[in-house]
Amino acid sequence: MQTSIIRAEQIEKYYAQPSENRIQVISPTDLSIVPGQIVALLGPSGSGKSTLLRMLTGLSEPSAGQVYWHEKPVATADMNVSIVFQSFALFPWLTVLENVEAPLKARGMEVAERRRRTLAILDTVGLDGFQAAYPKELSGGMRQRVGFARALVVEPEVLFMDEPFSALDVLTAENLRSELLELWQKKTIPTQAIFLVTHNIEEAVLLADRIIVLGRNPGRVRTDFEVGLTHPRDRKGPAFHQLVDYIYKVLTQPEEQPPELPQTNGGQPVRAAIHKQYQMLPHARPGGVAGLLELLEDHSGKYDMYRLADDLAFEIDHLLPIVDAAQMLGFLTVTEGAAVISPLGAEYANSEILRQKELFRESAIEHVLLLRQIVRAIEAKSDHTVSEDFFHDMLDEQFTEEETIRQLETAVNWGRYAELFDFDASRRRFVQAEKLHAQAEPFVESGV
Ligand SMILES: Nc1ncnc2c1ncn2[C@@H]1O[C@H](COP(=O)(O)OP(=O)(O)OP(=O)(O)O)[C@@H](O)[C@H]1O
Repeated sequence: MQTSIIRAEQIEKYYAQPSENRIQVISPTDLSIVPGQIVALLGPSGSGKSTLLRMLTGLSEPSAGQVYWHEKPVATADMNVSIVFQSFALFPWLTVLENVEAPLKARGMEVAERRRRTLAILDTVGLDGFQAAYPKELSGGMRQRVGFARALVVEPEVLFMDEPFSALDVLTAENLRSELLELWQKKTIPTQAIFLVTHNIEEAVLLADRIIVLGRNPGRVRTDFEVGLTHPRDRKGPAFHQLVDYIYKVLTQPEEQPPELPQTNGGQPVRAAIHKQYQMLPHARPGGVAGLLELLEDHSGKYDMYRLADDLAFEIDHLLPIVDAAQMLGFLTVTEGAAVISPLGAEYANSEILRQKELFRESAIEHVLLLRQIVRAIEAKSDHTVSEDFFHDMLDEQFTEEETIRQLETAVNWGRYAELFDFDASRRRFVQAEKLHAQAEPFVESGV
């Protein structure tokens, strides 16, 4: 077995909440980074990709478990890693040269040597002639070159990248990707391994030797495999296509039951897998679901997910919630990487708006626990209103504060569309749809 540069053993991350509970962001995970590999980490938004990256780099301490650098616990090891960030994270008041030189200065390197190293790396990444420029004078692509130069100048053994290309336009990103790959393959840089966090499935399949896909709530490894394709990889080739398709499939599969309840550390029960009663509402608007179903109907009810994202020029993160929502409501299924409309979905796509709302309403009540609970609670109360806090506290048991707020927003969105209920924002209460309108009337009258 190959020796790891970085090895994570049962690392997990959880955050304390104001209540006694805590939120599990990463469930216990083993992971190794070995020499000679580009590893890509994919996963939906909020699945903990950045959290995992931060723990592997030693920037953030795991709540439990241990990260080893050449088999020494990171706390006692001298790690040689660097990170390229999506946001470039440059010092605006320093020139290109000073920005790139900064980490060497911080390491106390002597002036002549650090100048030599900086000029050499600026040359390597195509920044020759830009030494005296300030970041604000540069395009996004050039700024990210500075980001790469600054990360590479320390000759990291492992280069970490957190969505390094996603703030760039398509062509610039493509250009930088192939330049990086060339540096790596020709061993122009002494870096031993690259760890890339990305949202972009094609980017992962294009660059990586190994791909790890995280699921969320809590973040956990769904699949981890080696990419058997040789370079240069043909984006249009069937093998490439199959792999992209496979990853789409993993990402669109409904959440499976987590294997084990993590019962570790400090005696506190870890809540991650516990309250599975709330399925996470995908943050999609009903209009998006309607649009998707109509598009599917136009394509004889079936659309390859890979082509769908491509044809719509959608990022996976924008498409997935819509597909998830339609799936949750029973309007479509995802099989073999294709979205297939169900008879109910077809009826929806072919109906007038009122009937569409009716179908949405019936499905939502049947399949979405949170909406069903809100409706029941409103019905049960004599004034037919119920406080948002009530549901906030229940959701809070399972989701982070940020996610709880998003879940409630989505529930309001769906509930309003389906005319299941309305939301009185001034009182932060769910109300019967007609109730809010009824209350508005006396106000209008008194104003006359
Ligand atoms: N300090 C914190 N306290 C509580 N929750 C946190 C904290 N930091 C992160 N989280 C939660 O951890 C989860 C994972 O966040 P993370 O940024 O690692 O995900 P990600 O997969 O990188 O997301 P994205 O793709 O959107 O960048 C999110 O639900 C986030 O809200």
